[in-house]
Amino acid sequence: MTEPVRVEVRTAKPYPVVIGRGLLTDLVDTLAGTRTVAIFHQPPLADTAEAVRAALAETGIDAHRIEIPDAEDGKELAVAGFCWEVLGRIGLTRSDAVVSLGGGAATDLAGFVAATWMRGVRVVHVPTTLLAMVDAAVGGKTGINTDAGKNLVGAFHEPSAVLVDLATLETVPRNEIISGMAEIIKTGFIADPAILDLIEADPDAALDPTGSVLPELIRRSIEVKAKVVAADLHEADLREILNYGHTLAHAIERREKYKWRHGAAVSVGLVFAAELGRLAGRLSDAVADRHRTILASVGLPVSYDADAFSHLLKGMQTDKKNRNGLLRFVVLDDLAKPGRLEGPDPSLLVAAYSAIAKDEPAAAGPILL
Ligand SMILES: NC(=O)c1ccc[n+]([C@@H]2O[C@H](COP(=O)([O-])OP(=O)(O)OC[C@H]3O[C@@H](n4cnc5c(N)ncnc54)[C@H](O)[C@@H]3O)[C@@H](O)[C@H]2O)c1
Ligand SMILES: O=C(O)C(=O)C[C@@H](O)[C@H](O)[C@H](O)COP(=O)(O)O
Ligand SMILES: [Zn+2]
Repeated sequence: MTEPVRVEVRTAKPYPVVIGRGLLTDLVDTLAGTRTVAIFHQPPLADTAEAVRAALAETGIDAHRIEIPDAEDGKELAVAGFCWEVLGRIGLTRSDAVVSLGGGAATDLAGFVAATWMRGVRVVHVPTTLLAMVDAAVGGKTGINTDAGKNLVGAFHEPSAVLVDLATLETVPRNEIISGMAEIIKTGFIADPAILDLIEADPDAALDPTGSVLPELIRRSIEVKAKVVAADLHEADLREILNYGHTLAHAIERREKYKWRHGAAVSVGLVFAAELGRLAGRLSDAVADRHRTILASVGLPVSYDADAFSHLLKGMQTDKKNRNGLLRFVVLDDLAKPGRLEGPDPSLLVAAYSAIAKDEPAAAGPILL
């Protein structure tokens, strides 16, 4: 990939996703002329946030950096409340802007704060994890977790730009790179099987943030997401395909009190969805088995506690894709041929779950915590 690359997200209010290295100048250019900017960042990004704040301040912008709690602890109502309070204190108005700097938890939280402050102010996302680059920062889904479930409170609020600085990946812990790979693999199965070929050719190379494979995987994933959200921003139909594997994944995350990485839960959810497709007689053994093999090849989990099914079933009942009390899953009819499975017979769910169940509770390895 020759950098920088621009992917346009052609929704009603189009915006660019710029993929490159050292994009501080792009951020300064994007925000030129803005009076006040609030930069919400996760703790490991404090130095970067300070550099961004200083660069914006040099151009005359009243720039503030605000640290938010790390990871899913940031996607809490109390944190959103704190952010709204800060925006009030710094006098951020509708002609001003919010910047998110961090992983998907930061883009989701800052996006939600921007969506709700004064009923919507501009937000620019600077995703710094693999998962946030390929998925969370693009498409305008924002939200927080509540006792009722994962992401059940939120808003569609599109960014005015997304700046993907590949250099930030070099400090991301390996388990977070692995977690992001789950969403890339999801994208491979639903829309772009060339992604799967690239990963299978050399899983280690695919995970290397300094190599040439990962930038291509990032670009391909963003291109798919941009096309899907441009066609169906509000998830009336097509956009549901991006939720492949997430029905079970969100129930797992909730059961694990949000201590499992999102990508780890998505990985287990993808294998479950593949088993559903296979047992419903819709997906071939070869494609179903390929899920397990490719996810395991990059170090992602592919099974979950045997005892958890009834708990997870309850969690899945709050999934946003459900209609009229019926569970609805994204399943595959083939590679890049996503469909829906509505109101599956409970025996099918049990059979699919027993195909992913394991007797011992998952060991708390780095991918989970
Ligand atoms: N809105 C969407 O469309 C969408 C899509 C996918 C996922 N999500 C959400 O995204 C969240 C998961 O995002 P995530 O996987 O990025 O997790 P995360 O935001 O929790 O970040 C993971 C960890 O990486 C650290 N980190 C971030 N950037 C770093 C860097 N450059 N160097 C070192 N450490 C760094 C963070 O501080 C955190 O500890 C979930 O809440 C999920 O629901 C949203
Ligand atoms: O962008 C989408 O649409 C997705 O479903 C992408 C998912 O990877 C992401 O985890 C999203 O946050 C899930 O959305 P939700 O509507 O199920 O909360
Ligand atoms: Zn996801």
